Amino acid sequence: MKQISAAILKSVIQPRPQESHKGTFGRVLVVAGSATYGGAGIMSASAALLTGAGLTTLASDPVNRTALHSQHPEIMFIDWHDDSLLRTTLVTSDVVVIGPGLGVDDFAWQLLQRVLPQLSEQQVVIIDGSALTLLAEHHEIPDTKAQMILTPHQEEWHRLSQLAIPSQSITANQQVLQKWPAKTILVLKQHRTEIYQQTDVYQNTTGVAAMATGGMGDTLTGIIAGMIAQFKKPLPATLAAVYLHSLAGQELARQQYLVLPSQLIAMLPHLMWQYQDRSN
Ligand SMILES: NC(=O)C1=CN([C@@H]2O[C@H](COP(=O)(O)OP(=O)(O)OC[C@H]3O[C@@H](n4cnc5c(N)ncnc54)[C@H](OP(=O)(O)O)[C@@H]3O)[C@@H](O)[C@H]2O)[C@@H](O)CC1
Ligand SMILES: Nc1ncnc2c1ncn2[C@@H]1O[C@H](COP(=O)(O)OP(=O)(O)O)[C@@H](O)[C@H]1O
Ligand SMILES: [Mg+2]
Repeated sequence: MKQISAAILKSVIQPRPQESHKGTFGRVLVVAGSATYGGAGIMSASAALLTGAGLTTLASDPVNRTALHSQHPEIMFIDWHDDSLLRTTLVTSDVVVIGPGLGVDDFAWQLLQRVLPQLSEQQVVIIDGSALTLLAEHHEIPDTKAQMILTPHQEEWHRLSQLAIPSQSITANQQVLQKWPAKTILVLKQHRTEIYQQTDVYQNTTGVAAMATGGMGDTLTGIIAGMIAQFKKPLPATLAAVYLHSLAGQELARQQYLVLPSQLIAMLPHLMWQYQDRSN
């Protein structure tokens, strides 16, 4: 198991080319946030925005529109009942997040089944939260051509893999992942999060208990999406995102007893500036 260090940030986070425009930095679509869990969609989309994605859209329950725009008017909003607008936005996105606060009702399952098959090989989809629980309930490996990144916490991985938490060893996790398409990345979240792809296994070295508060994983999905939208290569971008997320939490916890996801999100542009590659 390889340990992730701050070097991953320097190798992934490049200075922005001056000859550029918003399209240069990628399009992220977040499909998340039911009427009950609206905050999850807002946190994920806000994290993608502040990680630097060029264009970010949230597809969510319409009750969440005003709350989103009161925080971040930069983020576009789609009512997720609008099939045709959702389809148009899906095909033009580089990275799609689906699942934070999606809920597990019939509508959520149908939405998941509509979205995943529409994605192409050039796209990356980050599957989190309720979407993982739904896949586990329906015993399905998704029908999608997109590269998948799964971001379960240990109980979500239990549901999906049938491995009880004490049985989630490296070998057992790798065996389960073999049933998924070869490029699939597993981000198994915990105090020291583990990242798997085929025979590679990495372990995060940052993160503190002050981060153990609702919405912290929803936030991570947006950071991963923003990193991939800009820096492309999914595995290094995911490793950098996991490290950056926990580093931000750790930095804030130097002077705070607990860390809110919204505070962590606000800190991202500063940390990315600080840790970017300055060799050129
Ligand atoms: N503001 C919002 O909108 C928010 C919206 N959210 C959205 O809500 C949806 C449900 O997500 P969820 O994670 O809250 O609930 P669920 O899937 O039932 O799992 C919890 C169970 O797993 C267990 N558990 C074991 N190990 C664990 C571990 N390492 N980390 C975490 N849990 C662990 C845990 O054990 P226990 O607490 O009992 O010890 C408990 O039994 C999802 O879509 C999410 O995106 C949330 O993000 C909150 C903020
Ligand atoms: N004690 C801890 N130490 C380090 N990181 C933690 C700790 N508790 C939670 N985290 C991090 O917070 C996130 C929690 O994700 P998740 O349980 O999906 O949250 P939510 O669904 O509420 O957004 C993960 O990235 C996890 O690594
Ligand atoms: Mg979660």
